[in-house]
Amino acid sequence: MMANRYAAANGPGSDGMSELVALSQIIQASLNAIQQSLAVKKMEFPSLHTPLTLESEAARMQPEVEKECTVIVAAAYQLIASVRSPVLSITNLGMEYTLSAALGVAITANVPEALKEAGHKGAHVQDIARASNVDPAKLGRILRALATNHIFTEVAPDVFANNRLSSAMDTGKSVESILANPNSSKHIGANGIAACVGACADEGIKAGSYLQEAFFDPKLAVSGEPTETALNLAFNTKVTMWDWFAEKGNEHRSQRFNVAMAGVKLVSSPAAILEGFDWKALKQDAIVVDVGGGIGSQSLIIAQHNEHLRFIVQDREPVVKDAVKFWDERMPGALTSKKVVLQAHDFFAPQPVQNAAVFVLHCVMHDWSDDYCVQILRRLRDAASADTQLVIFDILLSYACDDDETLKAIPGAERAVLPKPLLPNGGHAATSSYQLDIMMVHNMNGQERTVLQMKNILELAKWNTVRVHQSPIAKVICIPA
Ligand SMILES: C[S@@+](CC[C@H](N)C(=O)[O-])C[C@H]1O[C@@H](n2cnc3c(N)ncnc32)[C@H](O)[C@@H]1O
Repeated sequence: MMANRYAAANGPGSDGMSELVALSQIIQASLNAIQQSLAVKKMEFPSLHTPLTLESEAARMQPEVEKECTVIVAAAYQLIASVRSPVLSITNLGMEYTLSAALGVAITANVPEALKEAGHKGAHVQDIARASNVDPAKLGRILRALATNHIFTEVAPDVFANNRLSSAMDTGKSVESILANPNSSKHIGANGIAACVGACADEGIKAGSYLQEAFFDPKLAVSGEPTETALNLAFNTKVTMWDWFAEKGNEHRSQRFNVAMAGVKLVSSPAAILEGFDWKALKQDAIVVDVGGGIGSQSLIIAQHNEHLRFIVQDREPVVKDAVKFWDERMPGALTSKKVVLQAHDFFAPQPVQNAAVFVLHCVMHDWSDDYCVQILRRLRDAASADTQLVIFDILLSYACDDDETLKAIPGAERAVLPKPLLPNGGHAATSSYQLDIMMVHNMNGQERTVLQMKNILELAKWNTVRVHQSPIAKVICIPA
């Protein structure tokens, strides 16, 4: 077995105090680097107390600043884990679901929108509660728990205002317009952040709470079937999450999920999707097929920066219907000119597009267990010409220790390792990738994969992995074997 340098340097016997000092020095060095970089660029780092706008995130989105912020988050969390009582840390984590539940209430009660209207002075919880007809005393406790975690600010007793984190959940709509349209999801037309958090705080925690039952059920424990999951137990359903979304009564969840997929891309620079693959090098009118493309939120960004390309966005029938409004609003005329075609297609059926320059699978592989992924990939392989490329966008997981040496053989696969004593995979700074991995198993028996796990399923479907581009949502570029 490969020697683990990380474990050797940080194992039993390493000195706790010197680690605390090392962590604080790492934080200081990263802060200095950010300060210097922003001073040169004459940019200001956004304050936690100012509402979020994408423009005001410009400083944090500078690649060198983003990198240092990752280091600070990893080090600060490791510092907390080191200094706080282990009993307190572990019990706090056990209760973390309460924050998720509280976020769900705040979103459903339209609090971020009500507080946007109240401005920086905030509003009394009696008035906030009136906007959604909930109990003010209970709502106050929800908001205080969140404010204690830097989501909302309690500016005076029982008076709350938005801060940067809470304003991220503002759909941009007025409370009046939301209340006037009770049958339409408030997430439609919004940036998707509230939709994403709302889905986690609803079907996410409900399914997650059945993970133990699924792990110890003799049949479900070893199943890769998307109908034998914790979500199936939680909602007492026998169908996949996708078919469950399509059931009557779940329209709001389905619409929210589709919008949430657009919100996911906002976790890093919007241009990140364009990096690591040369879209400009594709020929005039080359066809990009976005398979399982949702409403097409990822294709939209590629299309906006590459006028020479044509797009076919494929998904299930109900999603394609939702996609029409999305494209008409964001790129008027694209559907009528056929620059963008929306197509209902089941990716387990033969692929109808035989002249694709690129097949895109964005956050699709992670929904499925290996056997199902291989079926999807084989359909694309059967329709591919010798020149067709496949670009898989997905999270690529790393071990929480040193990487496997074999990764060196795949161009781009090696990750940037953080300085010791930080965890090589980024620790808390990377935690959402590992949280999503758990979410995939409880919702669909899917999984986030390591580079080698991804390469293996690609090989089974006769695709060669040419190179990898590491970023929060990584790209795996493949050609037919
Ligand atoms: C996680 S979402 C990703 C959506 C989109 N690629 C994105 O990143 O925004 C997975 C998508 O797969 C679609 N899907 C699920 N089963 C499908 C099937 N059998 N055929 C086609 N699409 C399917 C879902 O409707 C959903 O839009």
